Amino acid sequence: MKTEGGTTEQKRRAGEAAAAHVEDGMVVGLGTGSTAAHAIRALGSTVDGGCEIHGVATSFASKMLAREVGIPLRSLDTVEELDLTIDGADQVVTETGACIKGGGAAHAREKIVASISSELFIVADPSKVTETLDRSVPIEVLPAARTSVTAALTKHGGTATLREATKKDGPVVTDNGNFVLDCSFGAIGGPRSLGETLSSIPGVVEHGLFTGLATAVYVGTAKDVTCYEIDR
Ligand SMILES: O=C(CO)[C@H](O)[C@H](O)COP(=O)(O)O
Repeated sequence: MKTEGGTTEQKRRAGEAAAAHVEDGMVVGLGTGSTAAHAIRALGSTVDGGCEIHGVATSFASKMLAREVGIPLRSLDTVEELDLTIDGADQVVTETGACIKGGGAAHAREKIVASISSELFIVADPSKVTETLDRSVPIEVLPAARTSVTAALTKHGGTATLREATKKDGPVVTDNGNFVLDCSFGAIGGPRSLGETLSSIPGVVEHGLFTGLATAVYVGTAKDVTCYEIDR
């Protein structure tokens, strides 16, 4: 599992601090990635201790981990709303909670789950924190639209690259059967308006700019955790 940037300890502290807010009876969105995995493991311990929760996985990877640690699951296609989602980010602005997600190509389901959750806790290590989002934005596209979307992104000032798989020849294929374009725009001054532009391109399934969704950001350090509450 990807661990680039922060240390395991920083990620574990963030994940566990967020998971500590889960209460009996909650339906919880289970994010994807190495930091969210710490929260999923902590929730498994909570279930072991008698807490009755249900999880909704955002990817095949988080579903497998949730099963391994004994969290009862509900399928995303059966839920209307969730109490809380805990998920990681590739980059996050702690003041606003705006973030770039999709390093694990799971951002389409992650955004659906986040959008129907009363609370979204982003868990991160300090290497993810920034004042301005400037990483490449993952954009899930229908395979047939990869060329037309790439051209549209160029018109909007982006430089898009088709994400290649590392242990398979050819492109990464998402859990939804689509491709991912990683698109660099340089420093992103207005993530909300860029997100609206990306959503308007035919063939785009979902992009990794998350704005107006996070209610708190947990940043783990070697010794403790800082929680930034967001007024969304
Ligand atoms: O958005 C994601 C997956 O699509 C992940 O949450 C994001 O890539 C962060 O992962 P990690 O905690 O392993 O750094």
